[in-house]
Amino acid sequence: MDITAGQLLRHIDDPSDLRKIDKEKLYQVCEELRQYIIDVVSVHGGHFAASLGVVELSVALHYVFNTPYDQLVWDVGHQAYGHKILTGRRDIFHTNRKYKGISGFPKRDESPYDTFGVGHSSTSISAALGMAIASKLKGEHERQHIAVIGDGSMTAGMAFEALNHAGVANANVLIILNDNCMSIDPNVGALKEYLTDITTSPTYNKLRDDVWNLLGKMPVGKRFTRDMASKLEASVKGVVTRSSNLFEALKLRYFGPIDGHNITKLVDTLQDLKDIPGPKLLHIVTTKGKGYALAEKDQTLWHAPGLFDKITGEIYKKPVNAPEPPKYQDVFGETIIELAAANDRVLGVTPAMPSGSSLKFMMEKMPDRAFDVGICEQHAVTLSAGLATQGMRVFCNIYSSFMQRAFDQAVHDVAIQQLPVILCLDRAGLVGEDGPTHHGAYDIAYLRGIPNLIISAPMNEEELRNLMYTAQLESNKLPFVIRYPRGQGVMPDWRRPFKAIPVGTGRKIREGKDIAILSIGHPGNFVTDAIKQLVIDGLQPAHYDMRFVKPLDEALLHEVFRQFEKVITVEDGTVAGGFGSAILEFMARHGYKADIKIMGIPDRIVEHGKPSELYRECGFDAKGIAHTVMEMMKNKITVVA
Ligand SMILES: Cc1ncc(C[n+]2csc(CCOP(=O)(O)OP(=O)(O)O)c2C)c(N)n1
Ligand SMILES: CC(=O)[C@@H](O)[C@H](O)COP(=O)(O)O
Ligand SMILES: [Mg+2]
Repeated sequence: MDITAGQLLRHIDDPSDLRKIDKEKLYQVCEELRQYIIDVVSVHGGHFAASLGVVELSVALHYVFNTPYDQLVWDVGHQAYGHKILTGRRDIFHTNRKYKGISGFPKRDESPYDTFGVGHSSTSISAALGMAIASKLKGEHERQHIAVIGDGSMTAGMAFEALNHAGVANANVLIILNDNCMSIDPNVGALKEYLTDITTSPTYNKLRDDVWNLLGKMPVGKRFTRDMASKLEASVKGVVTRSSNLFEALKLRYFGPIDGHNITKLVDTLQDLKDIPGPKLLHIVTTKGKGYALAEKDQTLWHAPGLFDKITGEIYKKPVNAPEPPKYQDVFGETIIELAAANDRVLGVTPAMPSGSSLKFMMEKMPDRAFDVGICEQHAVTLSAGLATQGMRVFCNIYSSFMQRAFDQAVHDVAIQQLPVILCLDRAGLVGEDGPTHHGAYDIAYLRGIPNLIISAPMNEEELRNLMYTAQLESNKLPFVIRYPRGQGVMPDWRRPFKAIPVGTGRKIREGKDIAILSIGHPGNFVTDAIKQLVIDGLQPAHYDMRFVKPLDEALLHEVFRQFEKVITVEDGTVAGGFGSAILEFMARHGYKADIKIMGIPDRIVEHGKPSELYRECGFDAKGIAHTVMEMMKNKITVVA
């Protein structure tokens, strides 16, 4: 379907075209940009509400600053659709997040306007500050560096670390705090309350507006005006904010809050700030989902709604004829409530993903026992460790790729002290359209080397439930990782009574004689499908669902390597140091020799696309596995491990 951009937008191939437009007409550019985002995302999918909220900001930034020479860094990047459309990607925007299409996030090799690759939050201030310091060292004193960061992303440790440095770095960096009071779910924490205080204080806002108006009327030189402005602002802030200004205390000049949907005000303010050197922060207030009423009303639902009818607002669901398997996240969300009902020491923790992890079910039912701690993966893990010291059985649910942030906490705070924290790593494996920043590719490899850690992966919903049950038993004294993928499992009828799974035991799913296939986690289902085809072709593969990467089921592995000369391992993690590598180490330790092929995510960056497209590309979908078996069966030469 052809989607046409509005009259002005269709001529903006680059920000230099935007800069030729009269300031008075920018509101029309904003309207057209907003409409274009709605038109394309409703048909092609992607993140939605966040980009609508920064339409005016995106236009103003490219209008005022000399991008790409001036460097603009978007935090997370899920809100950068307007930026992409204005910077030469309007006509390919329909390929957003599609296999071989453009990325859903800013990406350096996609455009010179994408100064820094993003996807994970709270990196923008550090990155922009790095650029600003480099410019200073190179003598590029007029060059501007802007980080756009949301209120949710500002809650992370990384953002605070960067603010702490920025305040004393004497570099030319402008931080724009886009405050919409939302993360994916409502934003949480004391910082959020502080920002609300500043934003809603009528006394402060009136005084600030008076100061700006007064300055506008003063017939004095620009620099003098700004000096006056900063002094007046500081005194206003000192008087009327409940506590002294947090950002000013960190030696950043604080401006705002201003209405982030008033394009004229934004342009004027940015123009002014451009001439003020050094580190500064502009606080803008916006509405997530701005301009699409339903999104403004339910901002969490419309964060990334899937395809929808832009007129009626109906979000399309795939038609179901029979009972569907649940999403793994929902099995987690419902199972933790059952466990918590039976064991009052069970608690839940999520760093800012209550909806994504489905911990929100427990937060609603048992608000004292389930916590959203904001985008703070490191804190989430150490908080869980602290709770565990007091005998609590904490399920800390973190997306696999975000868990990368908390590696040290897993080692230092959890494993060394043998605290039985339960780390549920959702979105393990290839997540699909979010792409390489979000693939949970590395968890097995980076966790496997940590002593004392149990690492498991369920092949289906029932195993997820039973692993969760096992992990919270008093008899378990060790930290316990349970990793599972994004999306649906395979068992519509999944609510079965709990059964403990002895730690370090796998199961033989199918007897066989020609070859053994060892799988870990959900890809075991791809193996099952592959075997259906292989049996038709006359082969008899054995299949083992290993369930644990650590400790390995050594008894089962001895059985395998005594019986089979050909072995395949399948995992949805990197082959570099993952489950297959653990099997190779086992072979080496015990002197086994076999033709072995390690299947999983290859040791390179896998881009975005539908999960099925990516599994196919990586070769471990059912077809790929069947093909590998056939190749190994006809090829007697040792296959590369
Ligand atoms: C390290 C990390 N944790 C969690 C996420 C998931 N995530 C993506 S956007 C988002 C909300 C960000 O809120 P904010 O910065 O205020 O942006 P908004 O969506 O409100 O525009 C979260 C939690 C992430 N991308 N990175
Ligand atoms: C930008 C970001 O990090 C999140 O919005 C992420 O895309 C959510 O992923 P899920 O859709 O898997 O919850
Ligand atoms: Mg926000």
